[in-house]
Amino acid sequence: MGETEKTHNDYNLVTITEGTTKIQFPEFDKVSSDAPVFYNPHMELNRDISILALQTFQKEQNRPIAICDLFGGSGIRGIRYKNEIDSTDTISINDISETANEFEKINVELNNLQDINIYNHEASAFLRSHRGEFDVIDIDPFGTPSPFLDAAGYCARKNSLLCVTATDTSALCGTYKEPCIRKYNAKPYKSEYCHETGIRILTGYVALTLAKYKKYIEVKLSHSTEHYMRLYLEVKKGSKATDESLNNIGYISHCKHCLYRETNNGLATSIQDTCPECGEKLIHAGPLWLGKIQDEEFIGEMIKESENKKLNSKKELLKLLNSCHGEANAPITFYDMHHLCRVLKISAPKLDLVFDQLKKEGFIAIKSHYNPLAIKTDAPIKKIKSIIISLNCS
Ligand SMILES: C[S@@+](CC[C@H](N)C(=O)[O-])C[C@H]1O[C@@H](n2cnc3c(N)ncnc32)[C@H](O)[C@@H]1O
Ligand SMILES: [Zn+2]
Repeated sequence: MGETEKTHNDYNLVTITEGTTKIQFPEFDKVSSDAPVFYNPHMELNRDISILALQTFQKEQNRPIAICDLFGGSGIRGIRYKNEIDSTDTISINDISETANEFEKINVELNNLQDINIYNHEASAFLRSHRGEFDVIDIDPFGTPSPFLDAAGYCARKNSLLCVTATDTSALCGTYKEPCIRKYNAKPYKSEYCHETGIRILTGYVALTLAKYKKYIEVKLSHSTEHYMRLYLEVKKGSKATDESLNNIGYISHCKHCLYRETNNGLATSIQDTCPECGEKLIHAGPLWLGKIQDEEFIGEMIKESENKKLNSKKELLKLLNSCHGEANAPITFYDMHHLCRVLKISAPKLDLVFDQLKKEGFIAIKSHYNPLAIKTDAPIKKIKSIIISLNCS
């Protein structure tokens, strides 16, 4: 005889509150995909940001939005979306696990909600059988979203919002090259700005996947936080506009010796292999997205929207959103102050002084959410180094 199926009565239950929503799930020792139902408290910030992004998108669309929470787990996303976002239509929560489905139903009842449907399907199969039904598709899987993006590309409606989480950051950041090539068909490299490269590889892969279906993306918000990356993309339609949008695909080239870097647009473009500054070999990452990865106006609206919501992570969330807002028009990649100083073999001057001097000399100088020591600037590497050296001597 096989094992007897467990029901919720067989577990010690834990109840938590995020936003204004209560969620119950079986107690677990550590956050893991082996838990009977997955709940990760470290993702609360991610979910809080999602509430603001979806509400902002709903207000832009000015109609009730139908939402698909494709990997429901405890149901926390879909249930929070129904409970905490104004003007939602039906919410569809899907999960391949029946135990997850059981808790999703319990949690819908716990919050006295209507108009939420629970489904038990493989994610891509579910999307394909509900093509064009959703205004928002939220992809929050274990690890890589890559296997589900083709179905999302096929099924996403015109002017819909596609939200994508990736937790396989070691692949996207280039710690391991082969998994990135396998999953994202792109070559990464490890550098001080590899989290930005990772976001751009993921975005580029989504753009190329959607292009098959004459769909293209506009990035509303992207961030790399702790162990994951998250994208909010508006999906648009049209073959000509898709062709034009693919001009945003290209490569970043980097010199490890002197920290020179450059970008080249185009899928099959010719790229120099030698650093024009020092003559060492350049390494290349891509294909990846060289277009905008933050939308100033959208993020500005999200920041305003935060005043209307009860969110536990508000302080941290506002710090992150304000930083992303500031990065909207920043140059691609950044310099890490300590890394620069290690290459120069000098001690680091005060970061603010470097920012002041760059601005005084007419260059852009912007901080970044990726790293507290980041400098996003259009100043050439020689100029940045000479500023640091002169500040170090003064
Ligand atoms: C990372 S968890 C989801 C977490 C949830 N969105 C949250 O915010 O707490 C991933 C979920 O996807 C489910 N899952 C895994 N593979 C799947 C597949 N191919 N199709 C549908 N669901 C799947 C798992 O059972 C698990 O509950
Ligand atoms: Zn060089």
